[in-house]
Amino acid sequence: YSVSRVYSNANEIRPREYWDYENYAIEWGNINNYEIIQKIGRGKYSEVFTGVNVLNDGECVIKVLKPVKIKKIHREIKILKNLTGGPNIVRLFDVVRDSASKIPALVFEKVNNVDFRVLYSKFTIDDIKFYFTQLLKALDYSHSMGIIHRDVKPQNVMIDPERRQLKLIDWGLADFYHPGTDFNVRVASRYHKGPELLVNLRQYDYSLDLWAVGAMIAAIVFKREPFFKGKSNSDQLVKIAKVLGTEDLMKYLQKYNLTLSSEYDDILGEYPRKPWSSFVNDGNRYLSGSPYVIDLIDHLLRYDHQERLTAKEALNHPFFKS
Ligand SMILES: CN1CCn2c1nc1c(Br)c(Br)c(Br)c(Br)c12
Ligand code: NA
Repeated sequence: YSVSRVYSNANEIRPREYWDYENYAIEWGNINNYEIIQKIGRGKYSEVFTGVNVLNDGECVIKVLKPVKIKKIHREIKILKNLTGGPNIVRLFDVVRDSASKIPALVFEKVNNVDFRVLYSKFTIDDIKFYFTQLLKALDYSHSMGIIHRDVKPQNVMIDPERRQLKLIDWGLADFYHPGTDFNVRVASRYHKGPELLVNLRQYDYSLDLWAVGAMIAAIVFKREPFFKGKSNSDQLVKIAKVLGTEDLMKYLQKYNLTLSSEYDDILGEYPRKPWSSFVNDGNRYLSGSPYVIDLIDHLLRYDHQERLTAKEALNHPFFKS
């Protein structure tokens, strides 16, 4: 049994309509207020376009949802409405649908995003401090509002380097935290999945998002994108174990009375814990050699989700204070 160290009652202290998204009545806007300009992306659950609001000529991003359970659509919209206005959270402008097809579309503010593969390679240590402060503020706000993002990864962190603006997007996998809930472990994207998802610990919490932050910082600082690159979900845990070691993995399993599924029998050996210093090299030392950054990574990339720094604790880590 596991309960979050922080914000565990964030939903129970709010009115039922805050978290009971299944009974949330969507107020649909007018689809004719928007025109699509061009496609900018496609995901498992949506196609994304730039658009314009014909009433005020304002640019926007239009996320056309692929047919999914109506319950999931209510959840994403309710979460976006609950979080709108929060620091570094993408702003939802409108919810519309095609009257014929009934296909829903979410209309967002537009961010002049630069692809992370280009951006991260040019980051200075000050850029890392600046942008991860913004990301941690978005997560601490979301967690304080009782919501786990569950899909934190570079592709969901929009950064406009001109305006030095960061917005956390894609709340389609996000959910409301209720203590004792057995959540779905088939969430997040493989390279950023926390160990709890891979060992089937279902009573996870907000700390899942902080594993993903640790994996993002490690990838940038050690110049190894992604930091843990598994070929499958089970191989993902093997890749993590080759860094954190199998001794601490066994302790984690024992603490929560978990057993590894048989799929690990042939692929998981015994590995020593690798010191973070072993990832430092001449190419990344200007970043990885910075004071406190390795200590921050070490306190985020922990098997035991209860040991990880919370978003607020991370914001108060010496790395961001130096
Ligand atoms: C696939 N890409 C590229 C840029 N971009 C993508 N998806 C986006 C979503 Br959803 C939002 Br909301 C915003 Br805002 C931006 Br910008 C987005
Ligand atoms: Na989104």
